[in-house]
Amino acid sequence: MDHPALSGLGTADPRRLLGCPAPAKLNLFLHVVGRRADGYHLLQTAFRLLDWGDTLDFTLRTDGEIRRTSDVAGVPAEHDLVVRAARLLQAHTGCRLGADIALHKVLPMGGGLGGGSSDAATTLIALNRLWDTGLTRTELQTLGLQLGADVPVFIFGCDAFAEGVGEALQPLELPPAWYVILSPGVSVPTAEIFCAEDLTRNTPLIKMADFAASTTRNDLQPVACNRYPEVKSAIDWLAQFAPARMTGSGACVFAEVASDDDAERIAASCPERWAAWKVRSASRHPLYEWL
Ligand SMILES: C[C@@](CO)(OP(=O)(O)O)[C@H](O)COP(=O)(O)OP(=O)(O)OC[C@H]1O[C@@H](n2ccc(N)nc2=O)[C@H](O)[C@@H]1O
Ligand SMILES: Nc1ncnc2c1ncn2[C@@H]1O[C@H](COP(=O)(O)OP(=O)(O)O)[C@@H](O)[C@H]1O
Repeated sequence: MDHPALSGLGTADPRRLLGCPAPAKLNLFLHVVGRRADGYHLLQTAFRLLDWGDTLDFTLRTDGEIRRTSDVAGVPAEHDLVVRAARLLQAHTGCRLGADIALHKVLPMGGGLGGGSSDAATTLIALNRLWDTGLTRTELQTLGLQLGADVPVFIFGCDAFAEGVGEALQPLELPPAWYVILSPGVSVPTAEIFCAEDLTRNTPLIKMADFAASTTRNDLQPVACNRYPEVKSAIDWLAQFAPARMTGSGACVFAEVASDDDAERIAASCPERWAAWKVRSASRHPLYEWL
């Protein structure tokens, strides 16, 4: 556990868990392979965890209240996946304890980086520990799925090949890598992309062993590019340097690059109207050992 945000963790005060990381993910590819009767789409995707994300602080309350103590622009506390995750764990376990939760948002929202889902997963993992509710990894993954299709992978805790709606997970061994990630400054609603008439929904199934960047794609990308031209411009710009692709339902786009220096140089030359980051992979979730 070498994540810098973990330095304050596990220290003396049993009523507080400070600096709990909620890492981002990339979808290295995303194929839509079908649709369920309830409208949710069946996918095949590769989740890659990143060494970059939000952090959360949890302080125990004995009155059962769940309070978010920080402001998050555009997300009222009652809608926040963090608050919803805490209430879900309370309801599921009958726990009478509560928590003050401070969320320090770093990840762009609606970026396809899974920030809200990761915040929810970290909340489930941390409160399961703070409240001593004793749920297993598998039980927390099942609970997390009620909050969103992307929540289980962060509880699973390592890079994964995913099927179903993203909840059927197998560990994926990937070499360490550097990425440049661009945010084209638009927020793409996931539901809008999945509802689009022009979405390809019948990509043939692949085997996990056959996964390679060159033979896969992101089926959501053409739909997002048609509706949000800035996404296409960002992909075209990044593709000068390395094969570039959208993550999840967008709007962020990424490219794997050869080194820290390449990532630094490319990110630094990004047009001013967009944001760019150089990010390293993280094969394990920093809280993996907590379950
Ligand atoms: C596309 C992906 C790829 O990892 O990531 P993001 O781009 O959101 O990060 C996920 O499948 C998103 O997961 P998540 O963001 O948790 O989505 P949810 O809240 O469960 O669903 C939002 C909406 O998207 C649609 N949806 C989502 C997932 C799925 N497999 N099929 C769907 O049709 C549904 O209309 C749903 O109401
Ligand atoms: N803690 C949270 N962090 C980010 N977004 C949240 C959170 N709670 C609820 N949301 C809502 O979820 C939406 C999707 O957020 P996010 O997970 O960042 O994007 P994506 O699903 O594209 O990866 C946001 O636009 C926001 O309305």
